[in-house]
Amino acid sequence: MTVRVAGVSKRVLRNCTFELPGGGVTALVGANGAGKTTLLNVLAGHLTADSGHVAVAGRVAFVAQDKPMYKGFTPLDVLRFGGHMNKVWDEYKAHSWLHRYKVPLKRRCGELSAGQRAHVAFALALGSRPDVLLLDEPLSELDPLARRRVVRDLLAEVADTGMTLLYSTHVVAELGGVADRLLLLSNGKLIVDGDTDELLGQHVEITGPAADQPPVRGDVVLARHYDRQSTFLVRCQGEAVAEEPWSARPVTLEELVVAHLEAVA
Ligand SMILES: Nc1ncnc2c1ncn2[C@@H]1O[C@H](COP(=O)(O)OP(=O)(O)OP(=O)(O)O)[C@@H](O)[C@H]1O
Repeated sequence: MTVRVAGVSKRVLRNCTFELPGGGVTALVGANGAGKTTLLNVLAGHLTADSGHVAVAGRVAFVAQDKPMYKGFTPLDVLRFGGHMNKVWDEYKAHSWLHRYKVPLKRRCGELSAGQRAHVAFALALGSRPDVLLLDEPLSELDPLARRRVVRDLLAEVADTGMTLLYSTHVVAELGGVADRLLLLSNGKLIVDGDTDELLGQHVEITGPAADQPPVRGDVVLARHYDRQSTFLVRCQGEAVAEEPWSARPVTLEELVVAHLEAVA
C-alpha cells in the first residue's frame, strides 16, 4: 500500500481509516468544511494528526489549493529553486509542462494569471518525480479545455510512472473515467470508500408506487416520496432485480455522490 491511514483524527477529521494501493487515481470529495484540505495536509506531513497513524511510502508532492509561491520569482526561478530543493529532480518534465501550457517563463509569478500559477505549481510538483501526488482542488482555476488537458496529462503520468494520485474536487460531474477510487468525507468521517466501478455496480435507483421501502435488499441511501411514486437510491448487497411495477436504473457517479451527501446534509 502506498498510503495507509489508520484512525486519524485532526480538527474535523474523526477516526479516518483507509488505504490507497500504488498507481491509482483517487478522488476525495465532500461538502465545504468536510475536512478534505485537513486530510491532505496530514498526508503531506504539514499537519500532525491528534491521534492515529499515517504511512506514506516514497516521495510526496503536495499542491495546495491556493498554490502559494514567491510572487517575485519567475517560473524559471521556481523551477531552479525546485532543482535545488529536491534530491530527485526531472528538469525536462518540469520545463515541458510549462512549455505545453504556454506559461510565460520570465514573468513574475505575482503577475501570472491564477491558471498560469497553477501550472507552475504542477510543474514544480511533477519535477520532483513524486511517488504520491496530493492535489487540493487542482482544477479550480483552469478553463474547460485546460481542465481536460491537465486531467489527461496527469492520467498519462500515473500510467507512465506508477505514481499514486489523490486529489480533492467539487466537480463530481468530471470524475467519470478519471477516478478509479472514491473517498467521500462528511463532517470529517469517511462515509464512502471504494473502487468507483464497484460502487457504481452496487448503487441503483429504484422507482415505483408510493412505498416505505424499496423491493430490493440493501441500504437505502436516499428516499424521495411523491403523491403516487417513490424513488430510492439503494446500495444493494447483490444484483437488484426490480419486478413490475418497479423499475431499476443504474446511477452516475455524480448521482451517487450527491445522494450520499444529501443523505447526511
Ligand atoms: N487553521 C485552522 N485552525 C482551526 N480549524 C481549521 C483550520 N483550518 C481549517 N479549519 C477547520 O477545519 C474544518 C475542515 O476544513 P477543511 O479546510 O479541511 O475543509 P474542506 O473539506 O477542505 O473544505 P472546502 O471544500 O471548503 O475547501 C473546517 O471546519 C475549518 O473551519
